[in-house]
Amino acid sequence: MATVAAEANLAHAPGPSHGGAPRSRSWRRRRRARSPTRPTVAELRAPGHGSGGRRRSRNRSWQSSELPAMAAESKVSPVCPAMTAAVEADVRRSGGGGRGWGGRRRRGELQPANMAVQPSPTPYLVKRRRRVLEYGIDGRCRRAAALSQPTNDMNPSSFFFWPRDQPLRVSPNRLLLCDGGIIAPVLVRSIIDFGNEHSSSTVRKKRRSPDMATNSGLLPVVDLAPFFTGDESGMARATEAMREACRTLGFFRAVNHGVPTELMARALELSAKFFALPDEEKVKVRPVERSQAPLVAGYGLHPPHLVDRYEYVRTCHPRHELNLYYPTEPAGFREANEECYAKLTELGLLIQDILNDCMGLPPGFLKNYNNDRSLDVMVALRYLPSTDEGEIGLSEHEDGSCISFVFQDGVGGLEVLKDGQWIPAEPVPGSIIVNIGDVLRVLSNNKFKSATHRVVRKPVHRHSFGFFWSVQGDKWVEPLP
Ligand SMILES: O=C(O)CCC(=O)C(=O)O
Ligand SMILES: [Fe+2]
Repeated sequence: MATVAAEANLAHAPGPSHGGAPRSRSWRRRRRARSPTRPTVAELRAPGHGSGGRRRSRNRSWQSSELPAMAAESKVSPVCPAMTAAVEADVRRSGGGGRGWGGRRRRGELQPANMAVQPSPTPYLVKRRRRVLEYGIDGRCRRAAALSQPTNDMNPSSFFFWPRDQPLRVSPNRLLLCDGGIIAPVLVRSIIDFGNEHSSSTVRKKRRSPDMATNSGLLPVVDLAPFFTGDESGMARATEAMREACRTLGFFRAVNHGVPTELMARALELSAKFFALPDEEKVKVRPVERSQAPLVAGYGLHPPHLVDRYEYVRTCHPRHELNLYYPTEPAGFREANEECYAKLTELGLLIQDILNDCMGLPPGFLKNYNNDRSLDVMVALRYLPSTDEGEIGLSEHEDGSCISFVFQDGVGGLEVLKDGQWIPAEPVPGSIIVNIGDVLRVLSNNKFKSATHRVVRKPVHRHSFGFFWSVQGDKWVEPLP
């Protein structure tokens, strides 16, 4: 998803299933009930895992009926024919009861809500940069908005789009995002302190303070080996470590994650070879000028009006028709990319399932909800060396994804903002950095952080891969636990 998205230090109110504070009895009961039935990685990958089945039937106290009555009273407010059609189709499919939420959502009523209409520049592109995200939002919902650049100039992981000729409509508790050209209604309801963020000027001042100390602390490490060996107590420890990392920082380093170190090294090496090609070769794999396709695999460069300095090759799902533009050189680049994509998808499934437990959701809930993998995106990135003119590779931002994954070469430069200080996410060979994106931040009711991060350039080129596990389609994104 757009390169990256995170939320800056929103006030965090620990809840029963997330807080470091004493957990409720129900939280502990649920944990005890779920742990013995955690699926193995092989089970997780099997089609159909998730809904119903063994785990759910053994944990009757965890039916989705326990979830809050999410959006029960909400109404979808169509803003354009495409959205109306999408919503109506969904309502037809679901017999008016919605889908994926145990029939709790009533989506049958299609009527315009009393929404503020903001004129907005065209074309619209939802960006995750703070200044953009604040555009057109009515004071409670800062995190999504539309704006402003031709799609060819988009940040590699930005992929929420808004129709060019539609005004942005927002209401106090509802955001509308466009995902890959399909409008997705995003309901943001009762997020704790969502509208009480520090004023943006305060945040900016704090972040740009010249005497800001650099924190040398390392990212929390989560060892995923137990999920491959079936070690129950190891799985419980890793789940707890992940939950704590998501709650406090929104970033962690995954080790023993199942993506072969050799594959990551090969992909990085081949991408370095690709980026070292002459520009005239690289642009051949760029989408055609002025293409309106929201997501087309291929080469691109940082938007010229930004201080950012990077180039990228975007890969969509290997079987997806959006992979129209693919580098043929260097040999093996495509294969390495596709292998990485597949392995990262497996890792995404695993981590999503662990996060499902971390959030105290019914087994398989997130997998059922987020069951369309067609718009996950992988981006090979090369950051230019720093110069006297600047050292920002990728400006501070938060990921709009559900979950993001990064592996990198040994150069370094990725930094995570915590309490006003930038924490370097140092390269550690073989590890993968995982961070929570905006979607999970909302689903967790702000209990998980979608941290602000950036890439600072170094004197040499830096290479990395980002994989953005997204939510596709007209999914409602709203607080769950
Ligand atoms: O290249 C990196 O290390 C991070 C990239 C990133 O944050 C993004 O693409 O969203
Ligand atoms: Fe990012």
